Amino acid sequence: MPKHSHDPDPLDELLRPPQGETEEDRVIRLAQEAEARRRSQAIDESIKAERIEQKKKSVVRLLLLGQSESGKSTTLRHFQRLYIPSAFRAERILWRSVIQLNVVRSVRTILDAVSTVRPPPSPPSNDIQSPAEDSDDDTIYVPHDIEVLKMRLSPLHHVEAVLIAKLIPPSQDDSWAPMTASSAGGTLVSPYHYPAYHHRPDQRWHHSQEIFVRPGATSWKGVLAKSFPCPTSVRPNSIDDASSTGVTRDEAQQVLHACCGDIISLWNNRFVRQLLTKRKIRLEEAPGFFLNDLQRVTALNYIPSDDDVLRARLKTVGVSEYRCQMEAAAGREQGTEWRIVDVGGSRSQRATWVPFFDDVDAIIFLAPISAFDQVLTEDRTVNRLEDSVLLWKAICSNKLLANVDLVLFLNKCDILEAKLKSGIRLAKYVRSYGDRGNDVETACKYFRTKFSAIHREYSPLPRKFYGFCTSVTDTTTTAGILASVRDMVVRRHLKQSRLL
Ligand SMILES: Nc1nc2c(ncn2[C@@H]2O[C@H](COP(=O)(O)OP(=O)(O)OP(=O)(O)O)[C@@H](O)[C@H]2O)c(=O)[nH]1
Ligand SMILES: [Mg+2]
Repeated sequence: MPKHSHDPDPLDELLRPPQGETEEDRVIRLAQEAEARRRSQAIDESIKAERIEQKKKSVVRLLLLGQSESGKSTTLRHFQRLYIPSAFRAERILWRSVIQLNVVRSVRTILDAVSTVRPPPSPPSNDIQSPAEDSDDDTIYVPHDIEVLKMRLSPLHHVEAVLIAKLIPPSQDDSWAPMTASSAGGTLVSPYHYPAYHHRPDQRWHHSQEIFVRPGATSWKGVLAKSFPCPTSVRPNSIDDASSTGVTRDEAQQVLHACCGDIISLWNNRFVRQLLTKRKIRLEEAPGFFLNDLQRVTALNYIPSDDDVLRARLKTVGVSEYRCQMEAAAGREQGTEWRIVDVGGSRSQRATWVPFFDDVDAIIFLAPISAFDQVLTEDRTVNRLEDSVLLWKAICSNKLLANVDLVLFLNKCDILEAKLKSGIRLAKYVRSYGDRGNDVETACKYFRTKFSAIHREYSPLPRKFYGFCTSVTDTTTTAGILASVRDMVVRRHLKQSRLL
């Protein structure tokens, strides 16, 4: 509706002195207005001072993006390991419960595969034990010794329940839920309530469920820290550690310790290995794989090493900002505050990223190039590499990020190398790869060129391409890469601050 000139201005009306104001009231009103002005100025000045202070303190904002399981949280842990080492070290013990859960889940994956094979006929027979590549499942039976191991490992059901109860703050038990592989778009289904688990009639383990943590007021670390007296400096795997630091021997660790021999027997069993190969389950390459380190990680005095913390798997849901005040060990950047934002990478989570695009200095985008032969858990019709490429295009072309430096980590090169060496042909999945060599160097070079071309083509404004081939679980190589990224980001940040 058009505004008429005789319409009263609502502001004028508000500011006009009240009708019939006495001289005394006027003096009081003017004094109150002066006081309000003074307060408003003081607030403005304090905001200005805070901004100057922030600039002096040098706050660097870094956003970690990429699909689920691309290595975002691992990169964050790497930053913490390098630049706030004492805090990282003090928290290592808290990761023990996550690693215990990872072990239990690996066992469950094996037993789930076994449960798809017919139980042994009675009387038990060990005759047919080889689920060879071309054999029909109807003609094979689970060997009796595996059935025995399955029974002996049943206490792990309880361990899993104990661990979930331990990791979920009592007030947030609905913040942990299973994700079904079939739920396209990553919809959460039937929240996983620990008490109900105990009374489930079938007591079966559901292989598609992945435990995740949603950042909140009461983090899983906070809850766990209450159960562990957290030492500030501990040496991993030392016999004295547990006794000298007062680390408690928890129930889950005791059960895992007792089951260690049986888990090793299960993992080393020929029938199991052949079954896993037949089902194309490559456990060694799956996240949170510790079955080759069982003696060590199930020891009663086990304290996770730096490598273990980097290899542990705990899915992220939601967005969380981690503040890292560089410690002395970080060298000349000491005092710089890094705000690193870690996000959940599954498809349903991606809408939550956008509010964090504002005011960011750099983005590390992780594309796990080893996933060329895998599909998304949340949508099994989508190839994981294809999803990474689409996501990279979307990030490169985003106008809000036009002035932000994008750093690309072509990640999980170690797994890529193992896959190619095992004979899996990249060209079978990526047709444009053609007849190039099926080795990790050629493959990395190829992917680097492809991602760089997308960056060039889709960026709204020209910007430099920073691309690294990484295995972020490898402490040695990643330390160097993160140091270069840090220098580059800090340099850009300083340049931009001077321009402000
Ligand atoms: N072998 C190997 N494992 C890796 C590498 N990067 C990450 N991982 C492992 O992959 C798993 C998934 O990594 P995360 O960092 O949790 O993945 P994320 O991107 O945070 O995943 P969401 O939280 O689901 O979005 C973890 O168990 C890591 O230890 C790598 O370069 N090589
Ligand atoms: Mg994560």
